[in-house]
Order: sequence, then structure tokens, then C-alpha cells
Amino acid sequence: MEPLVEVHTDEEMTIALEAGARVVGVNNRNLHTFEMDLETTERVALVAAAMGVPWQNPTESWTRDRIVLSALSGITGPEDVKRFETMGVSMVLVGETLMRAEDPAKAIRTLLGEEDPTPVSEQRLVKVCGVTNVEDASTIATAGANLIGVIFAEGSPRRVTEKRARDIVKTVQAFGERNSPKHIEPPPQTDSSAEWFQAWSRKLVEASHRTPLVVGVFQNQPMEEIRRIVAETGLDLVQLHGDEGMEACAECGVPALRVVHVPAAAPGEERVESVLVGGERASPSAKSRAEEVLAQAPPNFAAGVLLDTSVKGVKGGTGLPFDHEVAKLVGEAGVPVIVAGGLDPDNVEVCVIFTESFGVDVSSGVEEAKGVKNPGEVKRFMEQARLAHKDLTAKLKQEEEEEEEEQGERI
Ligand SMILES: O=C(O)c1ccccc1N[C@@H]1O[C@H](COP(=O)(O)O)[C@@H](O)[C@H]1O
Repeated sequence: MEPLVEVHTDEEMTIALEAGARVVGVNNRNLHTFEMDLETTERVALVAAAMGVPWQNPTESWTRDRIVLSALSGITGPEDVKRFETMGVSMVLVGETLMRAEDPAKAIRTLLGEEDPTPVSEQRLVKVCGVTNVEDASTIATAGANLIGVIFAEGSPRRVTEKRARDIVKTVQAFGERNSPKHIEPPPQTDSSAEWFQAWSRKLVEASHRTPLVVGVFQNQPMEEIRRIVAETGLDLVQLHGDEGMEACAECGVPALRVVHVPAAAPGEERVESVLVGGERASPSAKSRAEEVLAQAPPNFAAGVLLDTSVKGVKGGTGLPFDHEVAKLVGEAGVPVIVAGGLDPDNVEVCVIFTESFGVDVSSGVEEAKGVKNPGEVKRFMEQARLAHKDLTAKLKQEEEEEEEEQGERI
């Protein structure tokens, strides 16, 4: 019988090989800090290469002169398996991803590239906001949200203390196997809002698709207070939900989402039906509102534009939708938006398909009481949003193919 010898550092690899280990697993997780770094296998494998010890390629049958080199831990998607396959690692060991999977057999097929998951570059964002306790944070992380929001805005029934926020941050970090805020490098500065926010949307998805990020929601609070809370609680991102303006987003100490407020929709105006029934492509009021949003979205300051409903001056947590045609028009102008306001598990799909938005944000729509999430509704919202994202990706691909075909016929 051959033992699997687990290593994490260059030194441990040297010891294992000198002792004659034939099956060596490199743990990507540092068991002292629980920090995960997939580059560990690549780095530590170089020691074997430098010692002239070759390892078996997965496509070859094993020979005694080669060790079996395994990448252990942190493998969550087919891109990870591919990465290790490309470097010729003999095998991968997957634990947590399968334990968390609702359908482990499907998860294995996905890891092996036999199912067709949406590539990270095409994924969209789901944010669940107004979290006030660690149990809800765990439920939301497990359900697969990208962003988890905690509210610091004065007067909100969902407002958390700094201590509570720190506990939520710790829970979310532990879920994502990290113990520090995620650093996201901003894209290069540009004159184009579309270019800037598109680059940011890819960065946000990449940074949050394995590990959810915690967003602190502030409203017209002093910048020193925001920066202090960011530093003391370990928030990954900030959301400015008042009248702070775009420029303030660059001052928060971490990247910030900027909320642009759109007045509540008149009954019947908030859904796709209003556009179809009206026959007109876009109502004049939606057009001018979309122009107002675009004017408030210059490049080089915020990490994203979040549209939320305002009702008679009340901004945030209204539980009401705005006219989604505005979000659609802003998206068509090239600026990806996150849609908030009155979303719930029953309307999120129509919203995503109609607006083609980059992201959705829910708070009161998945609550059983103010500040208390309903786990079943959180799960249902996530499922509906992800299903809608999949359908939207398919629809956009089909439209693209039809357009290419038409162009080909014209030539
Ligand atoms: O929810 C609140 O109490 C709140 C207070 C102050 C600013 C923002 C607030 N919530 C934000 O509102 C949107 C949408 O909420 P809902 O789904 O309509 O209930 C969301 O971004 C929350 O962060």
C-alpha cells in the first residue's frame, strides 16, 4: 500500500521526496491560517521539478520512476481542474465542493467539464442585503450569493452594530476560506463609462464567484466614519446609498458601489408588459430617467452602478420597484447595472430577462420579519435569479448568432 503524503510548503515537499514518498498531495489550504491559494500546488511542484523528480501526467499510465502528484483543496469549478490538468498534475482531490453540492454527481460532471456551466466571464451578480445575523449570512453564502450586504445607514430597521458586522464578515470570510478583505485592483482609468463599468463588472464577478464579499451600506455619513468602519470590520466593498455623488466612491478605502435613485414606478409600469402593451419601444419618461442615470455615472470613481427606488424622498429599503425600462436603457447604453427595489423570488426572473441587468439585489423580498431572512425564500430567490441568468445568457447568444447569420447573408 502506498501512503499519500500531504505537503504545503517547499520544505515539506523536499522532506517528503527525500523520504521516498511516491504519492504526494499539495494542500492549497494553509492549515494554520485556513487561507486558500491555488498557486500553492504550482509553486511547490517546482521543488519536485528542481530535484529532478518527474510526476505522472494524467494521460499516461503510472510508472515507478514517477511520483503521483495531487492538488488538494480549493477546487470549486471546471476551470480549476483544467488549470491542474494543464500543468500535468496527476490528480485532484475535491471535498468541500462536493459536500456543498445539492447534486454531487452533477457537480462531478461539471468539474470534469461534462456539464456546461456558465464561464465566469459571462456570469452575473446576485446581492442579498440587509443581513443582521451570522445565521442568515451563512444561509446566503451557502445559497451562492456574490455579495452580502450589511446596513449602517442611520434609522434603518436593519442597521447593524460594528461588532455584529465584524462577526458577519468573519463568517463570510470563513465560508470563502480567507481571513482578510478581498483586494480588487481597479481597472485602468478611461474616458468611457461603458468601458469602466464593464471592466468592473467582470472584476466583481471574478472576485466573488468562489467567495462572497461583504458590502457595507452607508447613507450620507461622514467619510472618516465610513473609512473607520471599513478598517475595523473588514468590509470588502461599500455601497453609498444617499446623496454622496460618484466622486465620493473613490474615497471609501475599498471599492464602492454607487446607488442612483429612480422614483417608484406607477402601478403596472414596473414590468415588461407596460412596454409591450404601450407598443412604443421606450416611454419618454424612461428615456429621460435613463439619461439622468447615465449623467450620474462618470467613469473612474465607483465600482458599479446600483439602481434603487426612491419614494417621496425615502431612499433604500422601500420594497418597491422602479420602472425597469430605465435599467434596460442604461444597460443598452453599455453601462452594466445592478437592479434593486422590490425584488422577490417571484419577480426576479421577469426583471432579469427584461432588463438584461448585470446584477440583482434583494433585501425585504426574502425576509420573514424586518432584518430576519427566510432561508427558503433566500434559496428560492437564488435559484430563480441563477435560472434567469442562464436563460438570459442563452437568449443573448442566440441573438448574437442570428445577427451574425444575417450579416453573412447580406455579404
Ligand atoms: O433596507 C434598508 O433598511 C435600507 C436603509 C437605507 C439604505 C438602504 C437600505 N436598503 C437597500 O435597499 C435596497 C433594496 O431593498 P428592497 O429589496 O427593496 O427591500 C437594497 O440595496 C438595500 O441595500
